[in-house]
Amino acid sequence: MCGIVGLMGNSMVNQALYDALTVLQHRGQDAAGMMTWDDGRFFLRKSNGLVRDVFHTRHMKRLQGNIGIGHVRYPTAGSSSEAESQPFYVNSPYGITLVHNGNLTNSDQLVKELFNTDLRHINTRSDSEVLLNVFAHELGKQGHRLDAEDVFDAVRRVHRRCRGGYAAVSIISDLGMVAFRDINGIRPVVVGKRCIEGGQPEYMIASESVALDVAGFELIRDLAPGEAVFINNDREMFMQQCSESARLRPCIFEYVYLARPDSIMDGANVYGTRMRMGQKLALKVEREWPDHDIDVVIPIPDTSRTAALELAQYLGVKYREGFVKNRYIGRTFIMPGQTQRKKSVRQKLNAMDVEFDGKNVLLVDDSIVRGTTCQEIIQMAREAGAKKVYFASAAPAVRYPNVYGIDMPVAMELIGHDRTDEEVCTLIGADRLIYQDLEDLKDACREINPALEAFDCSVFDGQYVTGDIDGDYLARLEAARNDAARHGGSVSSAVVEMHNDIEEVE
Ligand SMILES: O=P(O)(O)OC[C@H]1O[C@H](OP(=O)(O)OP(=O)(O)O)[C@H](O)[C@@H]1O
Ligand SMILES: NC(=O)CC[C@H](N)C(=O)O
Ligand SMILES: [Mg+2]
Repeated sequence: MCGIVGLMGNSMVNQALYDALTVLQHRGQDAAGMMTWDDGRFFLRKSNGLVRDVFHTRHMKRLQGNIGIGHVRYPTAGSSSEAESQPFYVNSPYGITLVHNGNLTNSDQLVKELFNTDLRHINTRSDSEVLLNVFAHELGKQGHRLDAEDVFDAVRRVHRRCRGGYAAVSIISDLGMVAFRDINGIRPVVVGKRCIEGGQPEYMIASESVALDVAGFELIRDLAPGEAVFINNDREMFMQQCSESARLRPCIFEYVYLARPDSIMDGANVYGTRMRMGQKLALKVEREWPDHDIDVVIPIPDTSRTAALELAQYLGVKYREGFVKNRYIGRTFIMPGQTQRKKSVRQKLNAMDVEFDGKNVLLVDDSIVRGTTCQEIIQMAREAGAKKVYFASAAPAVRYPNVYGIDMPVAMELIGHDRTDEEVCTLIGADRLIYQDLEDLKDACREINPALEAFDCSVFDGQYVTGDIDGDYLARLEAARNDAARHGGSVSSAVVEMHNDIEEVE
């Protein structure tokens, strides 16, 4: 779940892209990058780190042009190396740059095809470089003087070749900007427009609508699954469905945790869906535990707050912010490596004894994935004097790996995998554990937008909507991406800057 953005403006886009990336920072904390296009040339800056650390004034000054794309990365393929941060670039045909959110599930096969048949070379282990090369190759088949139809034809063939989850934005040199979304619409992408008097319309494409909000763009709509949008350099916009097999199966975990609450995703405001999750969880507590003895409901900041507040209100129990969050620590779950994740829970959250001492507390989180957070938090609640510590999760038990762009590739690292709820409860040290039911989670989203008929719920039910995931695939993924395999090797620091010979500014 990286964050992607593309902007076609009337003036320099570097600052607006920077602002959009900071708003999308919650989708990726490992690396950030930006590529702009001006007068026949691309300008690139990408590196590991948060947006504020990657772009300094000297980089911003070099990122010239009225067209650009940006990325915040949370790696789900390859390594965390700077060389695999995005945007990626290929020089043929025309010069194309691309940012990608998601994960291809047939990347290995495509690498072989690209080399043996398309005569293209992939130099990293990033699936995003693969996606760019497939797109470039298909675009190259269209010949000279491309128009919107040619771009859509190329995207049509990308959909035929690529499997998995992908939302991508790309600039084609001298032609314009294109964005496309996988045929299940697993990963999100929205299109927005801004009209300034006397100027051409400006367009922004982004993972989440909050990025449009901060820049004053009006949401046009989400791209439909399989659909592509193309905006030429005269700022004419074209949209076309590029697949006959498209159907909407968005990742339900976006609503649970990944997205910001103030985003509207596939027609459902995320905040509303999280409120509904809290309501439904309250009904489950009442149903299964009518004589509960909960004194106070306490959220685990940040993401669970919305659901926890509603749950408390529906139960008629006090809601108290018993944990204070250190605002300078990022999201724990998307940090690479279990040691770092574990350490940060204590650095990030501190319990206030007054809310725990002598009380039966119900701690609420949006989800339990590896169990890192809840194990620490329950212990902290006890240390703060809680009598009983109950735990509720606004999502069902996460039992299966994700293969579409969330970094949970290894079943054994998931605390809910192959364990009953009682076993998880004992392992995390809670006095009682309540998980949301999957149907209730789906309903929580559908009540906000009834058009959301089906979802990718693979982490909860093990059903992979692309239909190409089997035991062998998961075993290979596990071997390549388990914590030990990923953090054993050294991360090379490569030179990734593009040669931009304009005046260097200090
Ligand atoms: O069971 P785990 O493996 O610990 O994962 C689940 C936890 O991770 C996330 O929090 P995170 O700190 O990433 O972000 P937040 O501040 O948005 O809640 C999520 O909200 C849960 O609290
Ligand atoms: N989280 C994502 O969307 C990751 C995109 C891509 N698979 C990468 O690893 O860079
Ligand atoms: Mg959390």
